[in-house]
Amino acid sequence: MSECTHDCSSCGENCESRQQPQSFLEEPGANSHIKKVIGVVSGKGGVGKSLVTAMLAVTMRRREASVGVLDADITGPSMPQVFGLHEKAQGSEFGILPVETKSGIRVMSVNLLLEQEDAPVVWRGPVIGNTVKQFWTDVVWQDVDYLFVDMPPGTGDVPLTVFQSLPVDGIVVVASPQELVGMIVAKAVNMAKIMNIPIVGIVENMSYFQCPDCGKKVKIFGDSHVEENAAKYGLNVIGRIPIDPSLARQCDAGEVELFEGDYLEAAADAIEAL
Ligand SMILES: Nc1ncnc2c1ncn2[C@@H]1O[C@H](COP(=O)(O)OP(=O)(O)OP(=O)(O)O)[C@@H](O)[C@H]1O
Repeated sequence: MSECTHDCSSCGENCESRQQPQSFLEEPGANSHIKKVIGVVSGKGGVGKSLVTAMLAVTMRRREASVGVLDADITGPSMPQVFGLHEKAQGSEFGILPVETKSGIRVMSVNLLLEQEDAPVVWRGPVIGNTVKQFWTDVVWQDVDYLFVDMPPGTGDVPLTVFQSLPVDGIVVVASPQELVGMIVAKAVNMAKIMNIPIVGIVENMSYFQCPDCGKKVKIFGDSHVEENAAKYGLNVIGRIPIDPSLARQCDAGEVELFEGDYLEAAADAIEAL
């Protein structure tokens, strides 16, 4: 064995002084106190991940918890829109202050910092990754029970940065019925497993449509066999949300806090049990 340089990254020896693999975890700001971090992920875009993030935040807030939402979907931020936030986030000597929704949910999103809401974010990957990290380190998340992180869809650079840099306690997987039968959601689930992040469960969105006249439930995308498919990954189904025009309307109007329905109560129980 050659003389020890104490650089374990370039040495294959399994000696006593071998150090633990380097941790990439970032520290939150001195004034931040966050009890649980919950990532919300999906295999692909447009399955309702942002809607579910917002509805989970509202459900926990209705249970009197103190809730924050970190919008890590930097190039497609939708949190300010669904909560109807149009003001800009302000800075303080302690860091950037999140913007509060009507019910007191604290939100940070790139759209709360841009001069113009419709300005595109034309940034390279590393800048986007650093922005997400700064939303963790430089934002004042004071006494937050649950911080929900709305991830960009898929298994790219930003989800990787979030999983490595934030102490994520659990992830919620959002999938549409078509997606559940395919491979895309499996990739998101397997990524979390590789990163050793516990999966709280799957929320199936757009499960069915309920006829407003006769009440019949129609499975527009066919039967997803959600339980069987979730069981394949060893996961629980913790919510099912129908296609509901009033949900879409409330999101467009920035009034997600007014949604009705108890679709996410089981998901909220599972999050509380973490
Ligand atoms: N269950 C539902 N009923 C009615 N409309 C829905 C439902 N789920 C999502 N939508 C609508 O579908 C659109 C896409 O939803 P959302 O933005 O939440 O998807 P997403 O997965 O976050 O997409 P992306 O990651 O690409 O931003 C929104 O306009 C939303 O209001």
